[in-house]
Amino acid sequence: MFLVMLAPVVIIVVFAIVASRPARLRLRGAHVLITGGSSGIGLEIAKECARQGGFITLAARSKSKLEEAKLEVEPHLQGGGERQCVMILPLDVSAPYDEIEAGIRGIEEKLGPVDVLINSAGISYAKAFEDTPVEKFEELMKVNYLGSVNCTQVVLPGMKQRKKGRIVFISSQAGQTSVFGYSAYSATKFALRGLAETLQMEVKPHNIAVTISFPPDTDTPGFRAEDKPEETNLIAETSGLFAADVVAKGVVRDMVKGEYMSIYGLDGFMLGHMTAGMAPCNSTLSALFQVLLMSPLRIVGLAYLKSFDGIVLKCMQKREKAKAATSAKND
Ligand SMILES: NC(=O)C1=CN([C@@H]2O[C@H](COP(=O)(O)OP(=O)(O)OC[C@H]3O[C@@H](n4cnc5c(N)ncnc54)[C@H](OP(=O)(O)O)[C@@H]3O)[C@@H](O)[C@H]2O)C=CC1
Ligand SMILES: CCCCCCCCCCCCCCCC(=O)[C@@H](N)CO
Repeated sequence: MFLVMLAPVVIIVVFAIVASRPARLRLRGAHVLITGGSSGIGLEIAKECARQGGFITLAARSKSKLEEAKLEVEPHLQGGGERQCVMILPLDVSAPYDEIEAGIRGIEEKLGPVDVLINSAGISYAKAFEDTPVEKFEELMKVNYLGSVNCTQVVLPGMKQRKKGRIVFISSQAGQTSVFGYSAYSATKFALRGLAETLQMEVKPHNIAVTISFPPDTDTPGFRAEDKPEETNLIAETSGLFAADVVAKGVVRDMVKGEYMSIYGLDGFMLGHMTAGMAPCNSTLSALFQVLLMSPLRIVGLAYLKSFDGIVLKCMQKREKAKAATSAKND
């Protein structure tokens, strides 16, 4: 009994020694490049970084959307030095590497080297596996995963040289647990997790931190345009719908601190701690929660899974009934 009570104390002491984070990053004067910066989470991240004194580059495909976004971000600039401004970079993150490199180098010539890269450009697709065209698997991987790889390849060597930087990947709760409809999408978000885990270990001695963000459903133009199966909606509703600025503020807060995992809300907290696996942990408190809560949270998780199976079954029965009714009407 005594040992059980002592365990948390030992854990805190050990992790207070082991948990290591780089020094906080000062956003004032830092060049922040945000892919997917013209909409949703990326756009809100841009505003938050502008408020904290960063120089902003918004990258996305549509130039007109970028120009509108620039006007939205500009009022948030703090006037941190006369150079603080918002630049736009029309760029498809799924283009050949040379194009991406040329685009980013061009913007670095104007605003200086990229200190913070936020990989937020992403597309979603939700349909049952057999209703997902094979091309979708490739398209999503190219944009969500390889797009992040490519942009990171361009800026990382410079960050290493300067011994300063942050790389952020916007994954998803669908990158922690996959649910009905997300066969193509989830794989890209899990892939980001594999990439982030490797990268953080490689760059840590260079005073660079990697942050991976796991947002739940977030109210953005992209989210509103999604056409999802009923199952996907009902299951994802479990962890609620978050406002984009709330998620964005969380991302920026964790990135500045050099926190590896960025999570939001109670379900985000539970999911993050339960699925930590061998992910790094650089906060003493999170380490303590993981050690103490992982197995009780597994029980909660199993109960959720049971209810998700119930949702899938109900939706299937409902669909079959509707089908039977229409064919009876046609007969
Ligand atoms: N909203 C949500 O519920 C959640 C979203 N996420 C993730 O967060 C990220 C942002 O999502 P959200 O804010 O909803 O996105 P939106 O759909 O609102 O915006 C997507 C942004 O990415 C850009 N983009 C899309 N494709 C490319 C491309 N090939 N190259 C460059 N830019 C591109 C878009 O501009 P343009 O089209 O002009 O290129 C736009 O700026 C995504 O990675 C998404 O998967 C994660 C969890 C939940
Ligand atoms: C103890 C454990 C508790 C777990 C409860 C969690 C329930 C999981 C729900 C999965 C949600 C998937 C959201 C995807 C959002 C997204 O990426 C799309 N909107 C893309 O646009």
